Amino acid sequence: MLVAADVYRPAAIDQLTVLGEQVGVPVYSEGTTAKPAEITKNAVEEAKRNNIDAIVVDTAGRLQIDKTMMVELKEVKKAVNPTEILLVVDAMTGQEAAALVTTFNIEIGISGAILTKLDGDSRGGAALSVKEVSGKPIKFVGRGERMEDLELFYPDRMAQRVLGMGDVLSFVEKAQEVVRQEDTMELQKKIMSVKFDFNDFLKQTQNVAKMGSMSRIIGMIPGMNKVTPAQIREAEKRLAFVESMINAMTAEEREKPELLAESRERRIRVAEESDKTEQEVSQLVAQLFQMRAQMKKLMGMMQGQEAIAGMGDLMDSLNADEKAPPGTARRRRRRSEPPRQRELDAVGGASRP
Ligand SMILES: Nc1nc2c(ncn2[C@@H]2O[C@H](COP(=O)(O)OP(=O)(O)OP(=O)(O)O)[C@@H](O)[C@H]2O)c(=O)[nH]1
Repeated sequence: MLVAADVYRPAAIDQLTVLGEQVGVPVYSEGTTAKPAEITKNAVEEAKRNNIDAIVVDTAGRLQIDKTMMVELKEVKKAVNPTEILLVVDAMTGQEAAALVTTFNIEIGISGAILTKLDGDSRGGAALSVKEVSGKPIKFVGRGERMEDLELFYPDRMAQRVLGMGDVLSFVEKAQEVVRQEDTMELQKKIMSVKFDFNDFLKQTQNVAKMGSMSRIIGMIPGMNKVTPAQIREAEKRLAFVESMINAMTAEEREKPELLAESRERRIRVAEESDKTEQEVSQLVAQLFQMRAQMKKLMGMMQGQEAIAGMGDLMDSLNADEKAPPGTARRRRRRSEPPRQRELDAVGGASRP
């Protein structure tokens, strides 16, 4: 149960109520007139009545120099004797975060900290000094504004991130959370039999989207910590771009990409239905076969450079476009558009398992 004990900012209670609804957890509130220690004590009773065994009390933000507010915290602590007392500090304050944790620990006696806005702090160096300076551990970190952006804190992973190695383990964990084990097995089987189709491609793309903002994922990849918001928006747009084309395919076409590789009519239909150009659809189909080939290679199954059945027509179409004479509509269209192949390559890279 969540307990609204920030009585100074009415919006804080509304905010907590919305959050409770979002995560399916009841919220206890007595409005803004009662004292936080009283609210908290009553909340514990209410929780017991309802067989709820954990409560989280949200108190107001405060400055450590505000004596009255610090006394209020001591009263809350005395009233309910909490298992954990966590101070929420903003990573953007840099080394100040460590000083704050120290002061609150001396004044109140806390069990740890939650370091938020690590997504805004380029490297999160402050995280390393909190434990060193205050003796208190960071228990959770916030890397964004959504629920799934609040994570358990692992010091060794943070150290790697600070050293620029990327948080590979967190990346793998996130991937495991969203990709069901059965899906992974199924995918492995498909790769083994070189049957990776557009349904798998779409699932991969959607899994990447589910993992939260692209920035977080890119930040977890070694050597790719600095990504601008514009680049993130661009990457998300590319995902939607690919999805719209796959959505325009029939179930049969998704399962048998060869159908699209063999038939220009089908590619034109998909292009029209998804409001893309024929060239863009051809590139997507070519990319799927490239991914199949790469996967095959990865699995150590490459058996020579055999041609992929049905690719002839597709390659002709891609080549014809390259060779279209100057001044034709095709060439004009190509010149005015961004280089899609590079974009599609990037999406493919992000959605590979
Ligand atoms: N980017 C980013 N934004 C965050 C993070 N954590 C919180 N925020 C945002 O920061 C703003 C303030 O967060 P609140 O949870 O309202 O802050 P608070 O600690 O309750 O504030 P007080 O208790 O009133 O001091 C909100 O817009 C949050 O969405 C984070 O880790 N990253």
